[in-house]
Amino acid sequence: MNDVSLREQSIVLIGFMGVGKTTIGRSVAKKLYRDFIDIDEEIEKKFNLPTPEIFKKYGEKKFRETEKEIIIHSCKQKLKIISVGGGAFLQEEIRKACLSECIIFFLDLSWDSWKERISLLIDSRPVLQGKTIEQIEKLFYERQPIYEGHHSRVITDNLVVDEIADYITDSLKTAWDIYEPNGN
Ligand SMILES: Nc1ncnc2c1ncn2[C@@H]1O[C@H](COP(=O)(O)OP(=O)(O)OP(=O)(O)O)[C@@H](O)[C@H]1O
Ligand SMILES: O=C(O)C1=C[C@@H](O)[C@@H](O)[C@H](O)C1
Ligand SMILES: [Mg+2]
Repeated sequence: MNDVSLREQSIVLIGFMGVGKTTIGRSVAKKLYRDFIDIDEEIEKKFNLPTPEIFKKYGEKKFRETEKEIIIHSCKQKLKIISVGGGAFLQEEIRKACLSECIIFFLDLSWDSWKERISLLIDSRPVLQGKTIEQIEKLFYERQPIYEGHHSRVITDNLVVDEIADYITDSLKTAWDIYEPNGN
C-alpha cells in the first residue's frame, strides 16, 4: 500500500456489466462531494465514439489496452469515485493496481435479478450482442471469479440506487472513524 490515508484513498466499484456501477458511483460521488470517473466514459471520450463503435472500428483488444491505461492512471489519484467497466477485472494488472491503491466495492447482483435488466443493456454493451440468454448466463457465472478480489461486497438485489449508495457511504464513514478517528 502507498502512503495515502484511508480517507483519501479512491473508491472503485466493480461487478458484472449492468449491475449499476456507473449509476451508483455517480450517486456515491455526490454524497461524498468527490469527483466521479466513469472509465467507459473516459474511453469513449478518448476515441470520440460510443463503445460499440470502438469495438467495431478498433477491436476489443484496443479497447482493453485503453481501458488498462486509463484505470492504471486513475487509480493512482486520490479522493475519486471510480466506476470501471464490467470486463476491466479480466486483466490481472488492473486488478492488482486497484487492489493496492484503492478501496474496492463489489456490487453483487444475482442472475435472476440481472436478467430482468437485459433490455436496458443490450444496445450499448457489445459483449452481450449476438449471444443467446444461455450464453450470457454462462458468461455471467464465468466472470464471477474475477470480482473475488475486493474489500467489501454489497448484495444489491431488491435495493434501489439510493439505498446502495447510502450503504456504501455509511460503511466508508464507519471505517474512516474506526481507523482514522482524528481525520487523518
Ligand atoms: N439498483 C438498481 N435497481 C434498478 N435498476 C438499476 C439499479 N442500478 C442500476 N440500474 C439500472 O441498470 C442499468 C445499468 O446500470 P449501469 O449503467 O449503472 O451499470 P454498470 O454496472 O455501470 O454497467 P457497465 O459495466 O456495463 O458499465 C441502468 O439502466 C440503471 O438505471
Ligand atoms: O463487461 C464487459 O466486457 C464490458 C462492460 C462495459 O462496461 C464496457 O466496458 C464494455 O461494453 C465491455
Ligand atoms: Mg458503467
